[in-house]
Amino acid sequence: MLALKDVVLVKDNKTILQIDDFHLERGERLAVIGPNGAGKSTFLKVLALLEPPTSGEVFFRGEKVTGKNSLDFRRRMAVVFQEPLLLNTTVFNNVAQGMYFRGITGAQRQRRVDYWLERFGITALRHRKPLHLSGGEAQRVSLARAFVLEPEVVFLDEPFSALDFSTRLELLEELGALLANTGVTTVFVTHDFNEIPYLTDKVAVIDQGNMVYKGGLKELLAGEVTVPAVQRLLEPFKRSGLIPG
Ligand SMILES: Nc1ncnc2c1ncn2[C@@H]1O[C@H](COP(=O)(O)OP(=O)(O)OP(=O)(O)O)[C@@H](O)[C@H]1O
Repeated sequence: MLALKDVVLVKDNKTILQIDDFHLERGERLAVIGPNGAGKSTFLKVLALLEPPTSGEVFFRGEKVTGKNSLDFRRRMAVVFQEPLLLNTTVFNNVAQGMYFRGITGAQRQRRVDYWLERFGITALRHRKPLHLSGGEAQRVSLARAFVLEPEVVFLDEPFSALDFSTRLELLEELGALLANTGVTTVFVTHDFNEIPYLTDKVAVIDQGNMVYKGGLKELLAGEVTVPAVQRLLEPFKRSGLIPG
């Protein structure tokens, strides 16, 4: 579905991402974890075609991404960020927003928005403005806004880290069921190992701009990965008893 080949991203004369070879299969759900500043968000932005690399190539469904086709491809993806970034208009309009750009109008638009409002349990909020939403409600709107586009790939950049524990858990459970159900290809950036099993059993670790592991979560938590950067990342979780080990 997506691939990176010899991708390098340089900012302020510093290499912040260097990925030689990466493949994301259709229907794959991959969590991405790593320390602060490791390059997780940058990796997500490059994959979501929001940020072109300084050098190297990005492929979408086997086709090389160029200046010409990137907007087309980008419209087949959706991104949910930690901050919901809602417009100062109703919940309905916020969810409907992306469809204007994709030329989906009239009854079809109405039907799709109604469906996703219902699916995320926010139908009753359809006339509300973002200012009058809780953090969890706002993130539900943000998720509905992404899924209403029926994207081929969904990118989630720490979507729940600003939410309280029970709201986070509730959304993780709902989203996990939804992703399993739709089979949509997903990239999920998180700081917390404990969030991963709700959405997937596959994980990539990014450290200092490099992908140092991509594989099973189970193997990683079982201590089978001997890469020092992975061990460093796991250590505080294990020490505090947040993961077994
Ligand atoms: N526009 C920019 N200009 C210069 N450096 C940048 C820019 N954006 C990001 N960086 C640097 O790139 C590195 C990777 O940042 P990135 O936000 O991708 O990390 P991250 O793993 O998502 O971090 P966090 O977990 O804290 O959100 C950091 O050192 C950051 O300071």
